[in-house]
Amino acid sequence: MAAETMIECEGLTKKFGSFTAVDHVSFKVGKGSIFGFLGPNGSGKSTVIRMLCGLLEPTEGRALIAGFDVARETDKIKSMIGYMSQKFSLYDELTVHENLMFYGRLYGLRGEALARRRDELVALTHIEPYMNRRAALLSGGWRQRLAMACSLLHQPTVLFLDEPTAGIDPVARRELWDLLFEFSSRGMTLFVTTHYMDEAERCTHVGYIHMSKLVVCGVPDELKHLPSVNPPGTKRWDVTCEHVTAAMQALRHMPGVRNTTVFGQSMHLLVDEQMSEETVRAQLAALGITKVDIHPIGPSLEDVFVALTANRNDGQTKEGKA
Ligand SMILES: Nc1ncnc2c1ncn2[C@@H]1O[C@H](COP(=O)(O)OP(=O)(O)OP(=O)(O)O)[C@@H](O)[C@H]1O
Repeated sequence: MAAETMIECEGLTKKFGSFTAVDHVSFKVGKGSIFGFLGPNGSGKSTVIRMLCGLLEPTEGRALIAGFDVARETDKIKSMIGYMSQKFSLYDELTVHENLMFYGRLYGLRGEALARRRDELVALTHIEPYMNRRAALLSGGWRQRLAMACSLLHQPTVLFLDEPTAGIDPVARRELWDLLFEFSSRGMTLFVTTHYMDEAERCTHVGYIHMSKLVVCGVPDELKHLPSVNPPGTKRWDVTCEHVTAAMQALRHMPGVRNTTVFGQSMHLLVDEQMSEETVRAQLAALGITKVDIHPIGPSLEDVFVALTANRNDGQTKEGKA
């Protein structure tokens, strides 16, 4: 049975003057999902979140949380959602404990109820050892945990996190994600923006927005099997070699090479099925690159986003020409 829909957008649009920051975006997120929302800088992610949280009025379309219209039933959704923005306002001069108590009171908690909720969140986020530390002195990862705890004080069932792992180290990132999985296992619905593809791969559902428009939305594994991502008569290789950028420049215009994308020390090539590894090796050898490792791969989510964005742009170009 499909999960109950917790977040829904229908033709959600935001214009700032003549500029359209979010253009007819529609998607649904089920209860307990971890929905990863990706897109380049300025593509409209935060604007979507701010509309979903009732902080910004849509110009057109609508957004619903648990069936309530966020623009018209703001009071109903307030208690249901938590929002951790990119710059969540922790009070640097206050300790972890004082920040929790401050936010708890702000949400109307008092006495026993406040103490109980604080203890639950301390246990959930494992922040106990830092309770008396001033927020200013916390590392990035612990700061984000405190911000998460503060945004959960009123027991929301939907949590919006705008780049919660930006600027924190890989270990802290992984630990924060473990925490998000714990939240989701308790039935919480999470809506997370990120620029990290490895984080996207861990989400139950992902959406990709490019230039204000939603390019694709779905379950990562299903998206990787889309025919438009795996055109008939093609295969995908991971090619690892030295001077990968120069190598890519040399390969991208070779007949049979349809697409090239650099991934750190390697590149992903989408090539014609009949292309041989030897042709690639010969091309690279001509550049003096002889240590080359080639192996077949399936598409990553980044490949999916690259392919679908390119298809959309091609479509627009063709439409423009017609
Ligand atoms: N209040 C505003 N007034 C005018 N333009 C705005 C406003 N808020 C956002 N924008 C513009 O809308 C576009 C989308 O911004 P948004 O912050 O939603 O992008 P984003 O995808 O979250 O980017 P990032 O990944 O950098 O956080 C940007 O071009 C931004 O400059």
